[in-house]
Amino acid sequence: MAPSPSDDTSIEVIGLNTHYGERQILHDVNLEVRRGEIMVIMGGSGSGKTTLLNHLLGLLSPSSGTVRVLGQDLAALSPMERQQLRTRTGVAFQSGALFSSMTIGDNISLPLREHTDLDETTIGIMTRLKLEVVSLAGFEDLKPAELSGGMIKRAALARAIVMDPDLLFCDEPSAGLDPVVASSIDDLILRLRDAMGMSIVVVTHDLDSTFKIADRICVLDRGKVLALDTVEAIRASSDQRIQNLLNRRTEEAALDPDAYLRRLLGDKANQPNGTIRP
Ligand SMILES: Nc1ncnc2c1ncn2[C@@H]1O[C@H](COP(=O)(O)OP(=O)(O)OP(=O)(O)O)[C@@H](O)[C@H]1O
Repeated sequence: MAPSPSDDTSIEVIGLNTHYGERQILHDVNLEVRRGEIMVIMGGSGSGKTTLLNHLLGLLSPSSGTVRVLGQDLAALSPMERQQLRTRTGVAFQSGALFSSMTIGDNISLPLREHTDLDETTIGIMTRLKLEVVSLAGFEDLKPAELSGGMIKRAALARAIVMDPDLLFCDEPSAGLDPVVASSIDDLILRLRDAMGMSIVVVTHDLDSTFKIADRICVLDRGKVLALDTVEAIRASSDQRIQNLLNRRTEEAALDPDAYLRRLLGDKANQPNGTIRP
């Protein structure tokens, strides 16, 4: 039987170092994610957020150090144990990573079909329940191409939680969304944590989102953990590098409003009619 997570800890990263070729990317990263908390990993472009996330997902092996997820050392897992651990974690990828040829309902029920022996009626009920949780009830027969960016993110979240995971990873959940839709995704993440009690790790560039949802923030800078603390403590930090990161938004807006708008709206800013669907 898989060991249960050590009392209050969902993730433990100890002395993690990693390289791409000769180049060291993460330097002695230490991180603990407590049960039921929302940990936001933030940092500038190229600071190592995705690399750290890939380690937490077991997609990369450390040069040295330990990554424990739900009490299990990822480096020591057999393929079978790795598979079992996957069923206890959910991942909502930045792009949604939904299969375009499948309906939203089939996309969401995929993990249940792959990892359980549940009958079709039960799978249907569980899928519809999760669609309701993310406010997509009634959309199960549509294909991903028929959904807006915000709805794709919701569907990706529904698929990530369909197995009721203990731990949820969200990669840039609000990227490419307008501020109102991004805020509704934040609300959804908060609701998921409150209703389902899962631990959630969010990787994001979005400062508004970070301050809204985080219990604690891990600030990465050039592959090092610059700070790991509560929202209040990070905001009040006297470290110039943290303040630079927090003030980046206003500096960018002042320097180049068009580029800032494009970054906020992603590709939608380039749509010919300029419309943004919710
Ligand atoms: N497959 C790779 N091979 C070599 N170098 C890589 C690879 N992936 C990332 N890097 C480098 O590692 C560093 C950290 O990249 P990473 O993608 O983790 O940063 P990030 O904080 O997620 O950036 P962004 O916010 O721009 O996505 C960067 O300097 C990047 O160029």
